[in-house]
Amino acid sequence: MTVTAYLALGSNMGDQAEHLRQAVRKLHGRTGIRVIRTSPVYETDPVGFVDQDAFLNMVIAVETELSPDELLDAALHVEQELGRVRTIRWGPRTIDIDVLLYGDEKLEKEDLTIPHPAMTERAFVLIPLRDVWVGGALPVWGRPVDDFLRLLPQEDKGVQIWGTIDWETGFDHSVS
Ligand SMILES: Nc1ncnc2c1ncn2[C@@H]1O[C@H](COP(=O)(O)OP(=O)(O)OP(=O)(O)O)[C@@H](O)[C@H]1O
Ligand SMILES: Nc1nc2c(c(=O)[nH]1)N=C(CO)CN2
Repeated sequence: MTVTAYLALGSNMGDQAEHLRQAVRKLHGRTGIRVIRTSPVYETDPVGFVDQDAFLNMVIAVETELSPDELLDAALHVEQELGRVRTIRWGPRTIDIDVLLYGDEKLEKEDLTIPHPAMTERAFVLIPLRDVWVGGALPVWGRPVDDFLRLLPQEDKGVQIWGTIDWETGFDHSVS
């Protein structure tokens, strides 16, 4: 069975665009995962632990034959490969990969919650998700992405387009 899943990527250390590009390439290279759409890259103010550098964030859509657990494992594996060291919660990271949505499934386990519980509160996720999301209402909530964006106190404040990364050829296109 093939399922469409959505992954959020974020980086705020080192060569952030390169980390995003490598992450997309590595995800696409894993058995049972194909990247089908990528959002533009956004430069975003840090949320949570604010005393850190700005992030680059993006969302990708993948087709996968993997189970949700296997998809999470693949994401964690790619994080490891890119040298992510877990230190401060919500703190700086070379790369963070969250599983936002997996088809229309709802899952609540100790190590995996789908949809990602914080996704509807984060403009740095919702704005790039809107770029790659096809269809109207989000599964589980049954409401479109814009509904959640409108509920955010500052909507898209602190989320600016950075450019696009061409993960297949390796050329980045920064607009700034
Ligand atoms: N939907 C999900 N996607 C990714 N990780 C998840 C998900 N649900 C639960 N987890 C768990 O969260 C852990 C990742 O924690 P991590 O340190 O990346 O959190 P964070 O990125 O700092 O915070 P946040 O989850 O709020 O983005 C993973 O090891 C995984 O077991
Ligand atoms: N702008 C931004 N802020 C964050 C991010 C992120 O990806 N982008 N990730 C966090 C931990 O998941 C905490 N804060």
